Amino acid sequence: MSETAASETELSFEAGAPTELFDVIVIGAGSGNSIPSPELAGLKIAIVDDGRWFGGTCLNAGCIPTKMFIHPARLVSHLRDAAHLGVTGTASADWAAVRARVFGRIDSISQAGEQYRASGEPNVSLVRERVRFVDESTLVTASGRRLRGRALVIGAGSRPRELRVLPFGPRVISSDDALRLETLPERITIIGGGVVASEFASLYHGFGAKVTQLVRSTVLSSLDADIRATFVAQAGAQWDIREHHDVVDATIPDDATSPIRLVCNTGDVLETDLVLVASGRVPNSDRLGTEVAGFDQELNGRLVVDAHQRVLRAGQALPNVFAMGDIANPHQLKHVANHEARVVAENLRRTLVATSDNEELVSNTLSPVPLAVFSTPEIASFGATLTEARDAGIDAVEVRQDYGGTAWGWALEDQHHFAKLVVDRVQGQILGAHIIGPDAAILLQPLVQAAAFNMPVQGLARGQYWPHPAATEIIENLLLNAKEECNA
Ligand SMILES: Cc1cc2nc3c(=O)[nH]c(=O)nc-3n(C[C@H](O)[C@H](O)[C@H](O)COP(=O)(O)OP(=O)(O)OC[C@H]3O[C@@H](n4cnc5c(N)ncnc54)[C@H](O)[C@@H]3O)c2cc1C
Ligand SMILES: NC(=O)c1ccc[n+]([C@@H]2O[C@H](COP(=O)([O-])OP(=O)(O)OC[C@H]3O[C@@H](n4cnc5c(N)ncnc54)[C@H](O)[C@@H]3O)[C@@H](O)[C@H]2O)c1
Repeated sequence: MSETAASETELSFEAGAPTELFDVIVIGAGSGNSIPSPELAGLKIAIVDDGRWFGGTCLNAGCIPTKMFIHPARLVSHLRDAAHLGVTGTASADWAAVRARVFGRIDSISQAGEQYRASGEPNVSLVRERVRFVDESTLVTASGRRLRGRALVIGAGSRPRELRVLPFGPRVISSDDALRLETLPERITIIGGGVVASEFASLYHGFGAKVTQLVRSTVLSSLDADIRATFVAQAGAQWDIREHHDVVDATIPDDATSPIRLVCNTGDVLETDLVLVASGRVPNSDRLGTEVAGFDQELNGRLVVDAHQRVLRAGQALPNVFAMGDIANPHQLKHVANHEARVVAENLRRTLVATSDNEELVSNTLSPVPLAVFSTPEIASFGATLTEARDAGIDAVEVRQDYGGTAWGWALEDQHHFAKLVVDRVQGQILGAHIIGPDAAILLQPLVQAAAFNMPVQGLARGQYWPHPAATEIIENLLLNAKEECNA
């Protein structure tokens, strides 16, 4: 499968600007930044990124900094709510101090990463510009450079969706700016009921802001109904959640001392100091002009790829064009983007470096995809709900274990949180798992593992030790409950 490498000095002159040739052009330095690997060291690689920060969303405005803020926010919230444990006292989180600590760390990692990419490896060039497609293998940068790759990797991610009634500006922000605020306003209104909205509502509440969450439909609408109901009850006791509220009109004075006025479809009128719009993320295929290259895409702009992460055109996989991450996956999650980057890097090696023709491309076969919502309460989930499994014609059963029914739950004095498992009654296979409560993301992992390795529930609980009285006994009991149902 190996092809001839691009020469270091080769330039192909066409009408207009000379075309710079590369073996691989990677668009997007988020997950794309991990594509250059020792196995690809013989290839001439360009990494192209026009981002405000180097390193993509997760590092600079997503997964990592949000959790670095959520941890102190939770410490405060837990202490506020600890009277039932006999713990009283006050605590507060200092926004400016946390912000300085978080970005003192993040920004220096981002800057060091950029410097390394710009000058750290002889085979890698960094192009800090926006690019657009000219054809399936050629890109033009904002300043007019033409770049051609023998192979292309599209990892251009997604961006926050803007609402017509609430265009972004100094007082209507997206998650890109939500952690970089100089000071936290007294009142914040968050638009959306998804993961970003729910995590930021919890975060700002922990820091002491008065939060209102306006949700057009229902909060976390793709999740299990019991999980959602518990979340709304628990979160609603902390901040103001209004489901079925759509903003139909907004007055946003330039003067920050005058309140923003939001009018909802319900007739509710709200005054607030700042609005965070968290209404989903749009794949960046339009910024790249991928339609010029004729790539297949969904109506929402998501590129269509095959199991080897190759982009399709008219239903056929293009041999040397790969896509990964938010631009190509309905699961806009970093662990998914990271795995796809590993698949792409290996397939680039097999396509451009391997000397044997026997090396088939690797496929992306990982499942299920877990999701964790790091709000308070925390949620973690994968796979089908009971309704979805039964709708798919499976003889499915659901079991539940309350935190409060275990020794760890006694330590927490827990009365609200639980784990649910959806199982194929005949085979014992795990079809879905849904947890709400402290450390839900950690508790989910043994179930992800069992499902990923096709381990039936029979034997899982009693075939191993579970440290007593750790929170994992919630999962041990859940599996015992499932085994009972499967034996019935
Ligand atoms: C607030 C928030 C919290 C999140 N928390 C989590 C979490 O806890 N766990 C989790 O799994 N996921 C989380 N995510 C999702 C996760 O951040 C994304 O799934 C992941 O970062 C996507 O990676 P990517 O490589 O596809 O894109 P990105 O990291 O966004 O990288 C794409 C890059 O391409 C560049 N680019 C785009 N268009 C062009 C162009 N035309 N020319 C040049 N460059 C271009 C962009 O500037 C950007 O740097 C969160 C997201 C947000 C917004
Ligand atoms: N912990 C995590 O893993 C984590 C954290 C944050 C974000 N993410 C990822 O980032 C992605 C984006 O998150 P998100 O919360 O922005 O999107 P989302 O798709 O989860 O939620 C979007 C929300 O906006 C609402 N909405 C859509 N259009 C609207 C409109 N016109 N007016 C009002 N509301 C509208 C939807 O009803 C929904 O509640 C998610 O897919 C998620 O996977 C993951």
